[in-house]
Amino acid sequence: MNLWVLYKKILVFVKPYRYLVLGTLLLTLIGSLMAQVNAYVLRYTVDEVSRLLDEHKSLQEGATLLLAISAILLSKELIYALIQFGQKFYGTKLRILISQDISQQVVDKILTYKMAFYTSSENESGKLQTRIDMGISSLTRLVQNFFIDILPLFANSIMALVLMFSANFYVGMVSLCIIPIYFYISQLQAKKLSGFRRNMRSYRETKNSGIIGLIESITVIKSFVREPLEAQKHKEIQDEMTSNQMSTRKLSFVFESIKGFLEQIGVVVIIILTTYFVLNGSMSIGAIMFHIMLFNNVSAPIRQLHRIYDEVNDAMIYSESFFEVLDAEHQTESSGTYVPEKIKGTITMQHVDFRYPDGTKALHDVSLVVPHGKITALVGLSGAGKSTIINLLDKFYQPASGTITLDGIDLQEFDTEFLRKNTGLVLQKNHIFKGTIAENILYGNPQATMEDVAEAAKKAYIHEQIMELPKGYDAQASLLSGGQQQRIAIARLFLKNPPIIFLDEPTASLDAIATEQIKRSLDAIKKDRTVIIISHSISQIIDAENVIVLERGRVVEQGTHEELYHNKSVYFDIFNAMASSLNIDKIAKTVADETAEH
Ligand SMILES: Nc1ncnc2c1ncn2[C@@H]1O[C@H](COP(=O)(O)OP(=O)(O)OP(=O)(O)O)[C@@H](O)[C@H]1O
Repeated sequence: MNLWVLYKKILVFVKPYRYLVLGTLLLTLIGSLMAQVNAYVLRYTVDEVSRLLDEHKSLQEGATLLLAISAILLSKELIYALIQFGQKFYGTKLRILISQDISQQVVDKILTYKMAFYTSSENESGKLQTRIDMGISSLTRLVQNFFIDILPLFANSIMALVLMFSANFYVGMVSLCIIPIYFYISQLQAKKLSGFRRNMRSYRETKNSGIIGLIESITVIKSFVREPLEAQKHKEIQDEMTSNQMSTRKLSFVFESIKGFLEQIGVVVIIILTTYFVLNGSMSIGAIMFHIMLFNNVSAPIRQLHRIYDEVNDAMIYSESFFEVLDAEHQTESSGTYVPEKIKGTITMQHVDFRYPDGTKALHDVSLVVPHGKITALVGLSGAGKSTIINLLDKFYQPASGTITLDGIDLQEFDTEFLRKNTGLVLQKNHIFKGTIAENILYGNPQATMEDVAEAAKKAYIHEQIMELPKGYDAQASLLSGGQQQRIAIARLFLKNPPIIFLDEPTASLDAIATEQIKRSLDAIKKDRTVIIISHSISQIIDAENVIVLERGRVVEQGTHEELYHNKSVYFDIFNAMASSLNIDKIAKTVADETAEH
């Protein structure tokens, strides 16, 4: 991304605040005029003092002069402080508002993106967060740089240069000649240092994530007695970081010295030149101070140039991947317009092929029928494509070929929002949001009343347990056990009350007691709805009225449990494996012995 493109992109965010920008610029202009006052006052003071000395005037007259000058300088400082306050305040306000707008816009935007955007490798595990964070911080830093730091400094610089030229052409020329040399050195400094700075950042990230990893893995580290190894890993990063830091500092000091030396050369040349003009009578002695102060006003901002170069470079690098996220129009989810009055819930798939964006072929020529108002179980070994089918039915992804219909209408024609409002999804590990139990259940229908929430919780068999908590529905949901959280998710679904429900291994991560409790809430929610359940639990599969068996992305069998079992094919093998893993003989024997004893 080049500077012009970046400028145009930032301008879109700055435009709503153009009056704020204009106000800040005006204050900047006044501030830069005020900054030159000292040079004038000092020249006047030196000239007046030397006149008083030449004319052998009394101390009394000198005191009057001193008083007048002090009054001017103090009033100027007061006004200058007010202007600086205004300029910093409005500049910062601008930065904060723009940062807020950028953050909001990117969140609004990514929420409209397809599932593929979130699961793509370049956005995985925190990478997306880093891209967004880095983009926002470098862009807002650029706005801050421009309106708070750079602009006033450069306004001062240009103003001082103009005054120098108006005082004397040759003096102005000396200052002007120094500027390109400064530019060149600053650019060199920024170039040399940018690599170091980037390395520093990555070292810092590695160090931080290393410590987080250490805390997370402490049990394993201790049980394997790997503390020395972990300490050594950390030391290696630390050593690299230290040497990088030292090189950065060394290089900075070298450049700072070169720039300081160059500035002093400028000062010396100006003193010599001005003294020459003073001696030949074309300037007053006060001009020496005047010119040195103005020269200082010209060179001070330019001393900051390398930082500005660096930050602009950073902004160009980070904003590139940031704008890739913000402008990824092709990632926006598509939606049809079809909104039926009522959904019955018959689903069909015909010759559906599907490949994940990373190329994994997950479904091959899948054809199936899910009858409405019934429970359909998807059965298959791990990786068979069961969850993928649910992903397609929720329109999280689109099939590569073939058609999926709901009540005879192509799923693509459905309004996506409407479709999702009419389907419910319970996953193996349900998401519990930060907040209270009531808030978590209300997520299913924010308009619902507390009575509705309690009713839903009752249906999910969790109401009584909630009431036993000291804070009841106002307790933090994250404090609940896994089984209780799962029932909160089911209560959320009751509140949403969709006609179609997908259950993706809803009890897989739970213990036997929790599974039994959840089975009751699931049995309640399954009534009179189209339900697709993925489960490795024999009891849940047996309950289904329709079973679809998948193997490596293909449908291999479809029918009732009894039909498929008698087929003695894939389902027969899976079912027998599940049954034998339960050790049914021994369970039956234990139960029989217990019954005989009584
Ligand atoms: N987001 C994804 N990106 C790429 N490949 C994926 C993705 N999700 C699943 N897959 C792949 O698609 C295939 C089918 O996966 P799927 O999750 O549908 O299987 P499953 O039958 O639900 O398995 P399990 O019982 O283990 O959950 C697998 O090969 C899997 O690795």
